[in-house]
Amino acid sequence: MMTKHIPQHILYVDGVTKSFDGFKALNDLSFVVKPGELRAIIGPNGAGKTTMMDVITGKLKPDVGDVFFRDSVDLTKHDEADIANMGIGRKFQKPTVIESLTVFENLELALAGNRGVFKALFHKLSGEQNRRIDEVIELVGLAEKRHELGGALSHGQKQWLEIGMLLNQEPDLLLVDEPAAGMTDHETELTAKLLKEISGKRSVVVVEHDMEFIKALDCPVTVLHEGHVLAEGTLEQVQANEQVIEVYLGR
Ligand SMILES: Nc1ncnc2c1ncn2[C@@H]1O[C@H](COP(=O)(O)OP(=O)(O)OP(=O)(O)O)[C@@H](O)[C@H]1O
Repeated sequence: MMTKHIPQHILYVDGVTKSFDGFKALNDLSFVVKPGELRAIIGPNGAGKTTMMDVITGKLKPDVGDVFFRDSVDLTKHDEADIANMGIGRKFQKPTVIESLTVFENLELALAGNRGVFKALFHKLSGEQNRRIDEVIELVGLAEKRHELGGALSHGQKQWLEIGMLLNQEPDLLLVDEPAAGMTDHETELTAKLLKEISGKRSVVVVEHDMEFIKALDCPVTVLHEGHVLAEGTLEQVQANEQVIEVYLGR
């Protein structure tokens, strides 16, 4: 059996700058994510978090700097579709679950990738594909909802289904944008548990504002400010950092 080469870094961002009309949304941004790592990215409004995700996923090209995936793939040379196919999944804040399809059908569709809705729903799944969907349904805690329509799910359940849809594509790196926004405390807690569970086999980078949620993730935190890494460490360490306090509380 062929063993998959384990890279040193899943993501390697080095000296990335991205300007909009002379304003540097990213300013010499550097950070790395290791295989299996769970990482939280925080930062005040306008710190560059969305721009950073856009650069990683190929939506934007950096003006300067390197972005490598699995050590050797230069992401700045690829477009969004290529990058998604290579194994970088991005979960946007707003869920895009199809409300008129069941939980199972949504996952079936995601498994089909770009084969098209019609083909996906009328194509008979192989035993292997069925097993994969069952595994994902179980993992995201929707086993009892498998035949319910997407539209009947709570906000939190929709977010979990969407994470499941991304997992179907077996990404090596999952980027998750503010998953806890709009969730109840209980849903927030379950989401932290889910993200902890799915990292390890893959790397997960979470952009979030909710400190309770970050605390529950219990993982290394990177603080962005003005397009640059201001601090990195445990949540306790960055919360005790003078510069971080200044940026969050003003002087
Ligand atoms: N397409 C664009 N054109 C001009 N300015 C932009 C563009 N995209 C982002 N910016 C600016 O770049 C800065 C960083 O924006 P970005 O959205 O990356 O921050 P953020 O950390 O995601 O903020 P938030 O927490 O509010 O989502 C902001 O000042 C924003 O106004």
